[in-house]
Amino acid sequence: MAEGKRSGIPDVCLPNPGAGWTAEDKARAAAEIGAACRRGGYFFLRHHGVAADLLSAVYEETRQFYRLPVTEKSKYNASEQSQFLGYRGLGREKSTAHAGAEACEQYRIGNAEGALGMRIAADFYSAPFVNGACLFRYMVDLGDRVLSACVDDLGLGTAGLDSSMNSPMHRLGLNYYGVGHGEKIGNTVDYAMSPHVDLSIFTILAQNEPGLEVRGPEGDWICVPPAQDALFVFLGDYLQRWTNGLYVASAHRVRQVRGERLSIQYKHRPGHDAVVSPLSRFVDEGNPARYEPFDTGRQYASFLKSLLGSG
Ligand SMILES: O=C(O)CCC(=O)C(=O)O
Ligand SMILES: [Fe+2]
Repeated sequence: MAEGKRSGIPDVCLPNPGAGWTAEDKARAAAEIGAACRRGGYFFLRHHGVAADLLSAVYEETRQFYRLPVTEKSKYNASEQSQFLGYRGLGREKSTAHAGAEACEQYRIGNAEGALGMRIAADFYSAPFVNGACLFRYMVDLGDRVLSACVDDLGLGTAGLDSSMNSPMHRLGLNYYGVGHGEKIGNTVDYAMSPHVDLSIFTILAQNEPGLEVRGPEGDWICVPPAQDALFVFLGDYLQRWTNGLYVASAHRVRQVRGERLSIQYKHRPGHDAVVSPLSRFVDEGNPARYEPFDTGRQYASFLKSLLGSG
């Protein structure tokens, strides 16, 4: 595993796309990913197989969407009925760290549990993001490969975490950070998105400008540089919970921006019915369960409702 030259962030190469995964390749990637997941919970992923052209097209589509008048964007407003797919306007999402809101506009596409309220199809919310929907499918595939590497590293066997992955609620987020967004909504903090841990298995992120920071193993904030040919992967709450803290969730935040910034974040998530708690192989008398079970369907939805209202 190489270390990113500027930042000390681990660099993991997947076997070359198209070449297939030999058992040896898979074991090497699993060991490198596992080492990064135990240390800070983040790494750059190279040879990920997601075309640079597709990422560029998604950035462009995202730019176009956020240029629309608010009346247009609001047609896709996220709500409890949309399972929080869709648009979150500036100031809509409350901060978990201060009395204000997150200083960005956001959009989510992804899977729904059955039909949405008002019988709207989940596809309605993907309509402004044709390339985004295509990227989503590639990310699901990539996410499955990364999770399979984690399962191998953890020695969870062939069934792995499959029982938690029925009808998975994966999400693709498209965020827009504008200059002065924080002041516009009355924030006085020097970050645009508050420090938090994602409610996901892991998140795979691309950014067109710097801004993302992760908390390093020594507790310092580390700037994550945008990378041309790598995606940035960081662990969410669920792998930390399943492994009883052997893998560490990565706290992260976004600095105030000096220019327009876009981020694309794909969150690999379990099925709606999954309840995530420490797996028995990571718990014993000397190492009791450190985390309560978390219902990734209902508890997650009520957490989102507390941040976004019901819509
Ligand atoms: O925009 C970013 O870089 C990070 C966004 C984020 O942390 C999130 O949406 O959970
Ligand atoms: Fe996040």
